[in-house]
Amino acid sequence: MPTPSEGRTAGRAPGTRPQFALALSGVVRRYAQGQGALEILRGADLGITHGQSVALVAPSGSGKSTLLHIAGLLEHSDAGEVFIDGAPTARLPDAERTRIRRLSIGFVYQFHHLLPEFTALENVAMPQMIRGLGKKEAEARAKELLSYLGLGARLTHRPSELSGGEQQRVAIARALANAPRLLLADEPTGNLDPKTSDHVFGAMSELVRATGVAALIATHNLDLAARMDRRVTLREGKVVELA
Ligand SMILES: Nc1ncnc2c1ncn2[C@@H]1O[C@H](COP(=O)(O)OP(=O)(O)OP(=O)(O)O)[C@@H](O)[C@H]1O
Repeated sequence: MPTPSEGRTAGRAPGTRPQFALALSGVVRRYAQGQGALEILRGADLGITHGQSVALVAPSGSGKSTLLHIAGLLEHSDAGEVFIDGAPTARLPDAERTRIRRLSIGFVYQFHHLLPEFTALENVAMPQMIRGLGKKEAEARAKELLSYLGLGARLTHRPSELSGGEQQRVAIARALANAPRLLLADEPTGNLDPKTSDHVFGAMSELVRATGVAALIATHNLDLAARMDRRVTLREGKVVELA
């Protein structure tokens, strides 16, 4: 389990890499419920090393999305710390959290959220251009990622001209376009039929391995989870390792 001291950048020898791409330490999250509070996360700890893929398999309502939102700096925890690449983030100003999120974290959701007016290539190139990369370079990387995911012949298709599985593969390419250190995916294949889901998950796993990104992927599918390096669940608000 990571401890705050393991995640801290201070005291790290110059040039050494922190052990964890993502570390959660004592994360608490509660929601108001009537007069009281519903405590969803009750001191969750989790460490994911660079290049490691972890499946989060837990019942509906147990807090998977909440955990992913906190890990992705989209939401604040009520207590505890989130270390991205060794750096604590809880007390950073919002602008800095946004910067880290843009630079270091890629997201894939159950529904792809692609821009409908743009082609597959443009959807993947855009986040890179927003980061300041030239159009030519951004499109070259987009083409490489999409080709790796078997979409080399679909570059100029708009989302409505792609199948559900293809749309989701474009979303995966987009999430990895800026070469993040961490990929967070919330039921990335939950909206697909079993065969397509299997195919898309396989393609995503291969790309995760090829890029060396650390990945935390929430899924209900145990067969898909078995392909990850580790499996964890949420029990009474804490992260518990599965066999
Ligand atoms: N903004 C909120 N306000 C109040 N309660 C919330 C809020 N967000 C989530 N919850 C509650 O927290 C619990 C965990 O929600 P979360 O979406 O993290 O679960 P989940 O494990 O991702 O579920 P599923 O697999 O169904 O998507 C749920 O009981 C939910 O009702």
